[in-house]
Amino acid sequence: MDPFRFTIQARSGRARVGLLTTPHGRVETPLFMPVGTQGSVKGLLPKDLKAIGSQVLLANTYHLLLRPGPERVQALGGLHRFAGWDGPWLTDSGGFQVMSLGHLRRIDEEGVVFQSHLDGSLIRLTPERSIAIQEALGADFIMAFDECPPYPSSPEYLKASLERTLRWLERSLKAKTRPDQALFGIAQGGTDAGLRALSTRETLRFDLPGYAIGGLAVGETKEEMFPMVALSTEILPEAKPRYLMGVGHPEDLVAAMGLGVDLFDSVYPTRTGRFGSALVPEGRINLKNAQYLEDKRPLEEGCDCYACQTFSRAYIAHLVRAEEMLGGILLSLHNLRFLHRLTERAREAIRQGSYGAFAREFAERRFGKEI
Ligand SMILES: CNc1nc2c(CC[C@H]3O[C@H](OC)[C@H](OC)[C@@H](OC)[C@@H]3OC)c3nc(N)[nH]c(=O)c3cc2[nH]1
Repeated sequence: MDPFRFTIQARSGRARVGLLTTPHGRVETPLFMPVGTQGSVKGLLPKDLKAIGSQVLLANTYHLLLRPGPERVQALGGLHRFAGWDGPWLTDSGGFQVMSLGHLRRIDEEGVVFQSHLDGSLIRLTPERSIAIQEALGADFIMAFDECPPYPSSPEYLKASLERTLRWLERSLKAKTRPDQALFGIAQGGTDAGLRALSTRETLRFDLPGYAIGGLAVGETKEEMFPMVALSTEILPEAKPRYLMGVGHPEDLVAAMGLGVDLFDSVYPTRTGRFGSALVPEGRINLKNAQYLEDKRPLEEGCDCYACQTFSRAYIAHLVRAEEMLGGILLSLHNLRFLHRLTERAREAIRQGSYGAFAREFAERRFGKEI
């Protein structure tokens, strides 16, 4: 039986609730995936991630390749055992990170050659090697090796790049050996509607358990990004999960869920937490701001997370100013819980057939008044 079944449980407009089975349990979509770049969601214990409703964690092929190395992770039982998370994992293919982190030396038909951002050593990544690394790491969801073109790119570059990404997808699929891992293809095409449609249609020629919308959230405006999301979900098959890579602002999740996106990842909630900010329905509050030093209220009234149930804004503002680790930990915990509650409420609204009302209420609180 297919280890990765996806069934639609409810619909409301283009939004849908899905049930995605994996070898490490069933997850409900739409869902937000916390990023654990080096095999850990910074500052948070796996048991606390479970408690706040995290379902799928992300790890980074590029980072884990450099340190500790996929062979070590494999020898230690793979990501689930190594990092103490027995729910599903997703790993990216490493292409994007090379563009954004490594010192890219060359990109050609074979793959990419880059300098490690750690010690400057030269490393080559090809579709075959990316899949081998992801198989050693043992994630449940693995990504095809692709190129996420820089923004902006010329139409000529976008077209050549998406065509190479399609050839790399074929090579990624051929290199895959584990039936207990789901390989997602990644559509590209930048913000050019014709090329986005072309890449998405060509990616669909490969019958895969899910498809990612790539090449977005790389600096383009929302006005450029969302038409590409809408175009993509019009073309992508209803029956397969859609993963919008790198998108994590609450309002962007609400808009994209309304357009039929099922899976999201972003460093935003944990990174902004480490920098001292809390996500709230009105937007974001920065606890470094002196106004919070006497504020007895929780980060967010009504939030059920440990940070909101136990501490005041004043205490967390103190921790942030004192550069106490606990400040970033509590804010990361709250921010992830905030996104998980958002997707929980979204799933409930979809089941009630009232996603439109949910999105309107969200927008009124988010944009209705100044904080
Ligand atoms: C932000 N906008 C954003 N992120 C895109 C990521 C990377 C997601 C990646 O983004 C961080 O890596 C840098 C995360 O680590 C910090 C990774 O989590 C492990 C996450 O992997 C799924 C893309 N990855 C691929 N392979 N292809 C893409 O087209 C693409 C587009 C993105 N846009």
